[in-house]
Amino acid sequence: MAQLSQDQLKAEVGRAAIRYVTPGTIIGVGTGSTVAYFIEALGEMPSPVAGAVSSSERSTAALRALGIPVLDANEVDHLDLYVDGADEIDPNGCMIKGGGGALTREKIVSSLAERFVCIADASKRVDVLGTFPLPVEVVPMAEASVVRRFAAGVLGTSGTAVLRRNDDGTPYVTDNGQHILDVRGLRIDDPLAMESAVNDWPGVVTVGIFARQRASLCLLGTPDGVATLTFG
Ligand SMILES: O=C(CO)[C@H](O)[C@H](O)COP(=O)(O)O
Repeated sequence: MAQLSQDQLKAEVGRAAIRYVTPGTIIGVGTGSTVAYFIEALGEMPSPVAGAVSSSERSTAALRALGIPVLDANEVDHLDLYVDGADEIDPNGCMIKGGGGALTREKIVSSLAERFVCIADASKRVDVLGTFPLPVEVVPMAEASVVRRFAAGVLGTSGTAVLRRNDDGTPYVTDNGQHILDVRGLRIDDPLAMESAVNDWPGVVTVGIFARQRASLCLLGTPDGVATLTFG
């Protein structure tokens, strides 16, 4: 049998996540190319969801295009389920997220949810977080100081933080009007401690470590099919 491409693996897990969705409920929806397949599958449910709280303008547009009502996060005090992708996921369900730039809203929406179902292709599974450049959303006037703090080192590791730019060279601007630094070279042995430490720096809006809100389970797309990883 031919090897499935990374995109096909994303499609498999995006569709597989539908089994965790209860028709008639409001769910939290993440952002990214894997989530795009999940949204597509949501649109095909015979009994649809009542609505979704979205983590980005991009996902909002995709949901609305399928006729799925999108609610503001402020209208909801609890969600049973949040489904989102990841850039890396470790053996404890801690993740690096924000490759697609939606980390702040992803953290807000996932914080409302009882259960975080991560959907990812097998390339995202790592033993230690940090090979994927860590996204950090920052207020623009704090960029230089945050770059210096990463260079000086935090919790025994240091990194090179670079401002994310669009193809035309202009700074990438998030849905919240802020910038993103991508930090290379970190070895994140203690995701919880690193998340807290970086969150404390002035001007940091959100660090793309999801350790407080780690995944409850992960549907991992592998060449042998979809594996379900659960985390204690
Ligand atoms: O955190 C994210 C967006 O901010 C995405 O979930 C992450 O980047 C994975 O994306 P993809 O499914 O396209 O590989």
